[in-house]
Amino acid sequence: MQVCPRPPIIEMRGVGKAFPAGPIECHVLTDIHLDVRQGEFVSVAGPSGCGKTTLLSLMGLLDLPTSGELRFAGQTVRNLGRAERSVLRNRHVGFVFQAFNLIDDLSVAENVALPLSYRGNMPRHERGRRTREVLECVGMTHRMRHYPSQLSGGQKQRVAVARAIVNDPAIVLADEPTGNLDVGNGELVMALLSRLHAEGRTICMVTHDERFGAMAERTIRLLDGRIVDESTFQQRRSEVESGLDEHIFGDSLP
Ligand SMILES: Nc1ncnc2c1ncn2[C@@H]1O[C@H](COP(=O)(O)OP(=O)(O)OP(=O)(O)O)[C@@H](O)[C@H]1O
Repeated sequence: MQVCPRPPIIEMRGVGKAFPAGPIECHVLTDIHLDVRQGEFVSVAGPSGCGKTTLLSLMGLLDLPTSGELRFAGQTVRNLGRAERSVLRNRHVGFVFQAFNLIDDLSVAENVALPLSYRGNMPRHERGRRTREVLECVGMTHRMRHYPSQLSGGQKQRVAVARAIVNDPAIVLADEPTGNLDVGNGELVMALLSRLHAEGRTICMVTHDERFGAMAERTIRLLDGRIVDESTFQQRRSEVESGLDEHIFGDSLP
C-alpha cells in the first residue's frame, strides 16, 4: 500500500535573504530548498550567525525572502500584503522564543489570551475556556492570575508554549526554546513540544542543543546560510546502531 505524503505547510524553492549592509548586501540565506510537511517535527542546527533565526522568521512570515519562492499553506507569500501576512501568521503560526517574550503588565491568562483577542469573532466566555484549556495542557492553571515576574524561567516558557498553541496553529516555530533554561526545565519544555508533536502538530525548532535537536524527526544543518546536511531520526538511529555493531563485533560482521 502506498502512503500519501502529508502536504507541506512551508515550501521554499531557492529562497535567499539579504540585508543591506552599507553599500553592499549581506547574504544571510542562499538557495534554500526546503519543505516542512504537516505533522513534522524539524530541528534546525548550525553555528552562531549561520541564519537559523532568519530562516524561522521567513517560515513565520515575520520577514520576506529577497529571492526565490516561499509558499505558506499553499499560498505564495510574495503576492500577499503586510495585513494578509499578519492575518495568516496570527491564525496559523505559534511562536516560542528563547527569552519567552511575555508581556510583564499582563497576567498569565491575559498573555495567553492575547492572540485570541485578534480574532474579533470569539465570544469572551469562549476565550476564557480556551485559555484555561491550554494552560491545563502545560500544567499552569494554578498561576493564571500571576504576572510573568512572579514565575520561574521554566514556568514562563510553559506559559509561552500555551500562548503559542492557543489559536490552534498549523505550525509552532520555536527559537532556542530551552536556551534560557536549566537542564530540568529544558527537558520539561522539550517533553511538552514532543507531546504537541505526538498530537499531530507541526513543529520547527532552532536549537544549539544536539540532544534536544535529535528528538526531532528531521534535522537540518545550516552553514553560512546554506543547508549543508539533513538527517532523519531513523538515519541517526541506524548510524548509532551500526557504530555499536562495529564497536562490539569489529570486522566479523558480513
Ligand atoms: N535585520 C538584519 N539586518 C542585518 N543583518 C541581519 C539582520 N538579521 C540578521 N542579520 C545577520 O544575519 C546573520 C544571521 O543571523 P541569525 O540571527 O539568523 O543567525 P543565527 O544562526 O540564528 O545565530 P545565533 O545562533 O547566534 O542566534 C547574522 O550575521 C546577523 O548579523
